[in-house]
Amino acid sequence: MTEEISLRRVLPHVFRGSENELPVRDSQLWLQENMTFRRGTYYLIEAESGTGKSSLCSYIYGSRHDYDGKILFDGADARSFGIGRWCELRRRSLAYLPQEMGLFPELTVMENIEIKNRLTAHKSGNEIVSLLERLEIGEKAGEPAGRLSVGQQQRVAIIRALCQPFDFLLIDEPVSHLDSRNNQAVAELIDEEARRLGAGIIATSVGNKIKLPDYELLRL
Ligand SMILES: Nc1ncnc2c1ncn2[C@@H]1O[C@H](COP(=O)(O)OP(=O)(O)OP(=O)(O)O)[C@@H](O)[C@H]1O
Repeated sequence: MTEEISLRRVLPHVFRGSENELPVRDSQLWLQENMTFRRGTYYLIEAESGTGKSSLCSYIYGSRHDYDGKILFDGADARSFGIGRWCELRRRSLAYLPQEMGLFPELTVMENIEIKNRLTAHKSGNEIVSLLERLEIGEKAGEPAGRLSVGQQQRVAIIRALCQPFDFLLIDEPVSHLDSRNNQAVAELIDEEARRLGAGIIATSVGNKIKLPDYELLRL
C-alpha cells in the first residue's frame, strides 16, 4: 500500500535554467522542497497548457524520468525501482488515465474495458454494464471505441481506469470534453470508488475542472 507520494525539488529537464521564470517561479509543485500527496486526499492541479502537467503524471507513473529532484513513494526513491516494483505499483497502487486515453479504436467499448479487467478481475461483467449505463454510454458497449465522440471516449477510459485497486488515481484532464452533467456523474463515480478504497486522487485541469466534492487546489 502507498500512503504518500512526495516531490522533492522536482523539475522537468525542459525547464532547467527557468527557475526564476514562469511557469516554474509561481508553481506550487515544481522545485518545492517537499510537496506530499497523501492517500485519502483529493488534489486538483490547475495548470496552463505547456506547464508540464502531463509530464508530472508520467513522472509519478514512472513512464518518464527526465526530471531533476526526487519522487518518493513512502520515502523510497522512485529512481531506484526496477520493472518489478513498477509493475506491482501499477497493479495495486496507481491507476492512471493519461490525457490521450490510450483506447484501442478498433476494439469495442466493452473489449477495451475487458482487456484491462481480465488482468485484474476487479469488476464483474454486470458491474461494468451498470457503470456504462451510469455514465450514459450503455448503448455504445458493442461499438468500436474509435467511433465514439471524444467525451464518450473519456467516459470509457475513466471506467477502464477504475477496473483495478488503487491508492492513488492519477487522472490527466479527465473531463476536458464533458458537459457539466457528465462531469458531475464522473466526479461522483470516482469519488465513490476512491472513498471505498480510502484512496487519493490527483487530477489535472487546464480548464474544465472535475467536480470533486472536496479537494486541495494546487497551481502547477
Ligand atoms: N516526452 C517528452 N519528453 C521530453 N519533454 C517533453 C515530453 N513531453 C512534453 N515535453 C515538454 O515538457 C513541457 C511540458 O509539456 P507537457 O505535455 O507536460 O505540458 P502540459 O501542461 O500537459 O500541456 P497541455 O495542457 O498542452 O497538454 C513542454 O515544453 C514539452 O515540450
